[in-house]
Amino acid sequence: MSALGLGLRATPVVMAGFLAVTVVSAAAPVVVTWLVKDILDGLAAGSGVHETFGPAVALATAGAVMAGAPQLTGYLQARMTRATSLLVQERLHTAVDGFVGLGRFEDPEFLDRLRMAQHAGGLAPFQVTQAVAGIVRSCVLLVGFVGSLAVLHPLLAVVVSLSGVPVLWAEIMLSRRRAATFWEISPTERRELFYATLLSSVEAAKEIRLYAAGGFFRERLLAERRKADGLRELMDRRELRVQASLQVAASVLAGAALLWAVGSAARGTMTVGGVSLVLAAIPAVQSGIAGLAGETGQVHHSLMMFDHYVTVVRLGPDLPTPRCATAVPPLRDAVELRDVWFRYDEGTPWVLRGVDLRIEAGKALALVGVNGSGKSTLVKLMCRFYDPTRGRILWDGVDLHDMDPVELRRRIAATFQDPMRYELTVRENIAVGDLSALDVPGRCEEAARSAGVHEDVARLPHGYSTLLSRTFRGEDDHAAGVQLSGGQWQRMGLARSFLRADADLLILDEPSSGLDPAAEYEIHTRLRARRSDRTSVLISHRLGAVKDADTIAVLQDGRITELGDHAALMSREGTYHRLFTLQSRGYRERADDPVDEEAYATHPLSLPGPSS
Ligand SMILES: Nc1ncnc2c1ncn2[C@@H]1O[C@H](COP(=O)(O)OP(=O)(O)OP(=O)(O)O)[C@@H](O)[C@H]1O
Repeated sequence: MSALGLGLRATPVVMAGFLAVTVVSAAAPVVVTWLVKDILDGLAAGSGVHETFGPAVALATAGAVMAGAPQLTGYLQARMTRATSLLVQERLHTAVDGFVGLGRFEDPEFLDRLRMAQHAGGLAPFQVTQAVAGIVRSCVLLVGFVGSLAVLHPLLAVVVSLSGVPVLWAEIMLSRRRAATFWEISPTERRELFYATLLSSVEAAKEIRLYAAGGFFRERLLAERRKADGLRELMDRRELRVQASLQVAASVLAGAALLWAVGSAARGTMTVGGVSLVLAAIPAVQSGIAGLAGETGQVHHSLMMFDHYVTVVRLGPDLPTPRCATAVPPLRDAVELRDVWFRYDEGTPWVLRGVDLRIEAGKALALVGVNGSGKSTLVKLMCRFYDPTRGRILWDGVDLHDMDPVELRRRIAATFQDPMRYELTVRENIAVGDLSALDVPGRCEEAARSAGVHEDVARLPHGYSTLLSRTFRGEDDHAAGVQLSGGQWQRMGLARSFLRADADLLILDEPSSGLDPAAEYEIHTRLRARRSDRTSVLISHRLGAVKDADTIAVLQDGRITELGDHAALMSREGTYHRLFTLQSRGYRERADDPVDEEAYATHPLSLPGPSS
């Protein structure tokens, strides 16, 4: 019903027109058959031109309706498909956009369902409408022709009607199997799509060529395709077996009825028109039954597929959100983690193990630790991309659970390790950080200046209107896009977060890992200035860059093992001291020279970096 409702909401007039044309075109063959019978019987009884003229005109009109109907229904179908799939896309993406966290985007089963929803959602309302129209057509046809047969011989009408029961049952079974096959091949198709994207994407092209890995991925793609095709083949064979058997049975029945009709005519118990009616009615009833069965199977199949769309649209929030959310006030006191435990999935190792951490308002916290120690995970929890498995995160004493996540994120400006590379113009790329900046001249430019990328942008062919893409051309001027360097992209990510100048919490997850030492120094000087009066969390492997933080937390295997400022941690001679000494050695001419902390802090070259 919701599939039909969706179609009706998308395009009510077209849908009503489609159903009307369907009913009229379904009634036409019944009318034609009776008109033919009347004309033949009239001619056999010696009627003149006057008596047969009226039925002949009606016959010609019905023929014209039958000829024109398919074109009109084709056009109306196309309009309905476009309108419903637009509505479906809008609803599906609104629902997906409403997910608070990231968990669902990392759940293969959900991704399979989403793919099916994208595929089926757009088609199902139309398919259901089409099938319902088909059912109406078949019913009109069946009532007309079974009624006609019943007039000639009631038993014949009953036998022909009953022959439809196994056909109907078989179609429903087949449609169930078809939906199951679709579900079974969905992961395979997603993997195939993944390999196809790899083989055609500019991001992967470099490594694939360098390592000559194209053949490997192509084989994987073909293996996935063969696997899916194998399942499709099984389904096709099953359909062939069932439908061929039913077809043979239908032909035997039609042959028997034909023999009976001819015999009756020879004995004089049936007119010539009656024979013509039987000849037309038997195949029409059989095709009506097959149509009814096929359409019922189609409705059943489409509804099973549509169920994926309905499930996704009705999933609701992935993380609990409060009914009456507490407003998120500016940060006055602190963000606090209390005994936070976290793992990505049940049964996987803990990533955070009882973290207690207080980030005072207006202070800078640095998180350091080897690869995989849980630093990025910790800040992702602060943005509420996931909820702690145990423990709480408080914003001025209020649990993040009790806040509207959208409001919370308005108070946060963050740059992550790999900022997104949108294939949009420079201005749009920056404005993603705060879309209102698109309407305020100079805001994106100011953010780009702060991120130190303005001069680079000014040299681009169309400045801030330059498209950053190698795979699309500009929509207006069809000019080819350009590509930025890794460091420039990283600065674009920073510019994005700089647009949120009034955010209370600044999160920087390795914001300068792709920059050269001079650029890194310059960025860190800018960041220090920005952070000075703001609460910030900085993650960096370049310990010279975090030296000035008010508090430095060392994360090791999901636990905070050291906490304090630079001087305190150096005097502890623990992990921080070891890593800092190791990195700063790159600035000493000889290994036994004393550590030049100043030189290292202003040029925080990260060789050799910490490793896990
Ligand atoms: N989305 C995810 N799903 C499952 N496991 C994850 C996910 N992200 C990270 N992990 C796992 O969590 C652990 C911590 O990862 P995290 O990215 O937080 O470490 P990190 O300290 O930021 O590392 P790095 O210094 O390399 O950036 C790793 O073992 C990683 O495999």
